[in-house]
Amino acid sequence: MSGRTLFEKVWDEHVVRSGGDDPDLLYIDLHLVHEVTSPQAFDGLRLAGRPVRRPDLTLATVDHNVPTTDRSEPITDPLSAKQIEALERNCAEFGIRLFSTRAREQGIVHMIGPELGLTQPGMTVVCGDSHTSTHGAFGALAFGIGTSEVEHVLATQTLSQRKPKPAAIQVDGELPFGVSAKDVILRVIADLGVEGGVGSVYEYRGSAIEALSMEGRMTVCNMSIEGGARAGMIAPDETTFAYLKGRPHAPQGADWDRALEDWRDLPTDPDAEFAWTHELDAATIEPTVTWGTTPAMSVPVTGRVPRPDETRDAEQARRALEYMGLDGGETITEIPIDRVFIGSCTNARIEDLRAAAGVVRDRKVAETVRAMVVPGSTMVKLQAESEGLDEVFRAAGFEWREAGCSMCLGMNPDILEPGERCASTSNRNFEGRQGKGGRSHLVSPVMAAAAAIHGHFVDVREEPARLAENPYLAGGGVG
Ligand SMILES: CC(C)[C@H](C(=O)O)[C@@H](O)C(=O)O
Ligand code: SF4
Repeated sequence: MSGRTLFEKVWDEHVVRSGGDDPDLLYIDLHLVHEVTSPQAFDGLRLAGRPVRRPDLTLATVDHNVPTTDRSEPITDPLSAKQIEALERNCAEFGIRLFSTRAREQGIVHMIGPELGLTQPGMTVVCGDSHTSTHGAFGALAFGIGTSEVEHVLATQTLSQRKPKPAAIQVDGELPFGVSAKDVILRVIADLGVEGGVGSVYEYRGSAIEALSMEGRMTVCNMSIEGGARAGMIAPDETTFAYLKGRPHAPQGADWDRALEDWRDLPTDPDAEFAWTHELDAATIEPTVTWGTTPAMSVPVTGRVPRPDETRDAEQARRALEYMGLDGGETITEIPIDRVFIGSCTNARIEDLRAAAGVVRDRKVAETVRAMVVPGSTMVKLQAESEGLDEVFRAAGFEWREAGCSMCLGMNPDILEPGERCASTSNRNFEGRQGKGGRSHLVSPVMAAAAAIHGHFVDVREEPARLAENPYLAGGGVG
């Protein structure tokens, strides 16, 4: 038998019933739940009179709807309040652990699994949320599911799935100074398109990926879905194990040693075959800015916004430019911005905030800009505060908020006004994503921080002192 990829090993290990040409039935190790995609699933269980099969493998948090202002205030938006109350009721009724608005462990669903050590190599992880791919950074097979599948997993702890194909995204070489994980994944998506990964699970490999911190790896895997892939994975290694060791739900003592032995068998075998491979030289990646309404519409910060006839799909580009209020041809660094959002499950981990704070320290947000930092989880917020990062941001004029999805999507009070232009560390720039008529440019945390200070996009590589004094950016390790 020839060797197997990381993806195939995890898949094979979880097949409860092989489907032949039909989907396989997979066992699910960890099921994460949030307020938006779960209410009907719980209703379905109630109707059928079924319990949750493994409440101990199920964990819920509130993130999409929660306001990011003072948590001691009641939630004023009736729909948000209703969804959060519904999740509280459902979790109480079905015996599921929930981190609600005031819990120390509350945060964006893709932040808390890793933070608590619940997300581990070799696991299957699902959630009714497309960015579940984030957890693949640990060598887990993690993907988003629909609400009817949420109900199925709640009821049976299994899921019926058609097997995708493993594809290799090979990124070799060293990331240049000032280039971060966000730039890597924006480049991958620019190269392969938003549908390049359809039917595939991406395995990110190569020396540039190995050099990333866990935070950087999560940023890369997070956006796999924006490239159309079913999931994204990175082989577990010493960086992974060091991150996990000692976390509340990581194995301890002899269990840790046994787990390590298993985890070390997971990486793709040397003679395994991928369905296809995309090769990328890390040295050619630059700080990147999206100019359009898909994450694939991006250029290096040194570039220009393309004119429609310079793109692969002129009609699509024309529409995107119109929505974005751009003509085509502008140099990226000329584009003024109104808002800056540092947040989301893509880029609101502690290293992202440290890197952004390094750029911001002792400076002021441009007068024309309203900027906010929304930590991805309450634990990140507390950690950042213990390091004084909140003060750095506040002193510069940033708003410092409570944890949640916030302005990543317009489901809570944090939204763009029509026509407002935002430098955002999040992962989606569709029309209306951050508020009706809002214009989103996706960038890395340091690029967003620099844009806040200058009032327009700037090449962070022109701020070498800012980056040099920032150990978290060395080698492009973060965000
Ligand atoms: C609300 C939820 C279903 C959605 C997703 O699945 O991704 C959201 O998290 C998003 O990022 O658009
Ligand atoms: S932060 Fe954004 S991308 Fe992530 S789960 Fe929330 S809404 Fe989705």
